[in-house]
This record gives sequence, C-alpha cells and structure tokens, in this order.
Amino acid sequence: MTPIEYAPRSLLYVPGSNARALEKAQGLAADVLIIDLEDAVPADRKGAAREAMRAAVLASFPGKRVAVRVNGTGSAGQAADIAALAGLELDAVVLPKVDAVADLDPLRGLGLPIFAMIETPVAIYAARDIAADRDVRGLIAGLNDLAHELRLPDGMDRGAMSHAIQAIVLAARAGGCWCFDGVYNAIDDAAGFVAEADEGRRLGFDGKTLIHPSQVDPCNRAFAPSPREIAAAEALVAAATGGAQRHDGRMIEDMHVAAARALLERAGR
Ligand SMILES: CC(C)(COP(=O)(O)OP(=O)(O)OC[C@H]1O[C@@H](n2cnc3c(N)ncnc32)[C@H](O)[C@@H]1OP(=O)(O)O)[C@@H](O)C(=O)NCCC(=O)NCCSC(=O)C[C@H](O)C(=O)O
Ligand SMILES: [Mg+2]
Repeated sequence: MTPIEYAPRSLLYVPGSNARALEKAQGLAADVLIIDLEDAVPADRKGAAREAMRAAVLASFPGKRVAVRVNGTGSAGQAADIAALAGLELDAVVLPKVDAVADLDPLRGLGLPIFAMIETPVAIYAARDIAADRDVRGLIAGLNDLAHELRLPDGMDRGAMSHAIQAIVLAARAGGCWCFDGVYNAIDDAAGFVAEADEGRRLGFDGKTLIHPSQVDPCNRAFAPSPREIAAAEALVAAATGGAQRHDGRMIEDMHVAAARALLERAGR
C-alpha cells in the first residue's frame, strides 16, 4: 500500500461479508478498494465481515490502496469495527452518515485520513465544516441514503438532488479536500454509467464510488484527462504569455494556465 497522494479516480466498495468479492478485488484496477462493514453487510454477519476484512488486508492486497468503511458514529457496531482496524496498514477510513464534525471523533485515534460520507440533509448543511476538518481528506456523496432521506418519489433522481450534489463539491473545495461522486446502482447499464461518470467529472468531482467490477475501467477513463484534453492543455501552456490573451478563439488568463498545468500533472506529463 502507498499513501494517497493524488485524488483517486475510482473507489470500489467490496462487501466485507463477500469472500469471492474480496478475492476478486485483488485483480481489479480500482484506485482505492473500500472494504465495507456497513450497509453491504447483513446485521448477523458483521462479526464475520470484520474477521474477513482483517484477513484480506493482512494478506491479499499488496500494492493496493485500501480503505475500510466502518459503521456510523452512534451505531452499535462502530466500536468493534474500530477495534478490528488495530495494527492494519490502511490508506484511509470511510465514515458513513457524518452529520457533524463531532461524528469524526471516534476515528481520530486511528491516525488515518478520513473520507466522510455526506448522506443526509443535515450533512449537506454541515459539509463545509466537515470538509475543513484537519483529518478529513475527502467527502463522498452517499446518494442512496440522501434520496431516501429526501423522500424522493423516484429514488436516485440526480436532477432532484442537483443542489445537494453541487453543495458537496462546493464544500470540498471550500474546505480544501477531495470529493467523490455517489454510486450508480444500475450495474447492467454500461452507457448510463459512463454518462453519469462524465457528469460527475463535469460537476467537479475528483472521482466516483463504485459497486461492481464492470464500472472500474470506464470510471478510470472518465476521470482521467483524455488525449484531446492533454493536447489542448499542452498547447495552452505553450502559448501562454501571462495576463489576458486570445488563444484558440477564446480569452485565457492565469487561472486557465494553472488549470492546464494541473491537468498535465495529473496526466503525468
Ligand atoms: C451489486 C452486487 C450485489 C451484484 O452482485 P452479483 O449479481 O453477484 O454480481 P456479478 O455476478 O455480476 O459479479 C461478477 C463478478 O464480480 C464479482 N463482484 C461483484 N461485485 C463486486 C465488488 N463490489 N467487488 C469485487 N468483486 C465483485 C463477483 O463476485 C463475481 O465474481 P466471479 O465469481 O469471478 O464471477 C455486487 O456487485 C455487490 O455486492 N456490490 C457491492 C455492494 C456494496 O458494497 N454496497 C455498499 C456500498 S454502496 C453504498 O452504500 C453507497 C452509499 O452509502 C449510498 O448511500 O449511496
Ligand atoms: Mg449510504
């Protein structure tokens, strides 16, 4: 495992209770694997999932970046989840249903970067403070729970959640941390997934959370600079003279040069 230095593009949930998925995850190209102890795990299998998670982290993921999603603050299982992380080399811990900065407190002793999930109306209004917390490295949109909390008649309706989704990106940027889009539930709808991942990138997310292996490669492509973007950024940087100028039929200024340099750095140029 290596420290997370660059924003991950793809973060795949792997249920701690699914032995085959834990095995399969070893060969997948997700930037981060999130071993889940929360909603993917039935209540009567939480203990077994903790043990499987420990065994997998200790033995199965050399070279992978791995996080664990523990149960939420105030839930029955959280203390046992945190205890089960002792001695493990992890890259991050994911905390669901973070409604306030105080919800982070039980995790502070772990000394790990926290990815805080924003999944309730209360959390949307607290997201700026959560994002600014010293231990929070990223926000994750939990849109299944948010849709439920909002009582949306059509379930995962991103149009109906557009204000909340944008608020998560704004909070992350105001607080200086990364932000990751929510999951796409329709695992057999490849075109729909690509459209949603592209939309997430356009909205400003750094990457996207995933639930199925088939989503990993399309997600990595969607959140990586394309050859067209790289060529345009190289041309812009080469042409820049400082201040306002005409380039390729439009005005560019210093912030456009900074954005182009950031894109090239992300692309490894
Ligand atoms: C969604 C699934 C339940 C679908 O399962 P299934 O129909 O069994 O999948 P497939 O048969 O298509 O699987 C093909 C192979 O891939 C492996 N697999 C499947 N999913 C994963 C995975 N997530 N990680 C690793 N490997 C996976 C299968 O084992 C098959 O392997 P093979 O034997 O070689 O053919 C299932 O995909 C699943 O459980 N996904 C994760 C669900 C999850 O973690 N949910 C919780 C996180 S999402 C969430 O909570 C979001 C947030 O909180 C919110 O509120 O929105
Ligand atoms: Mg959730």
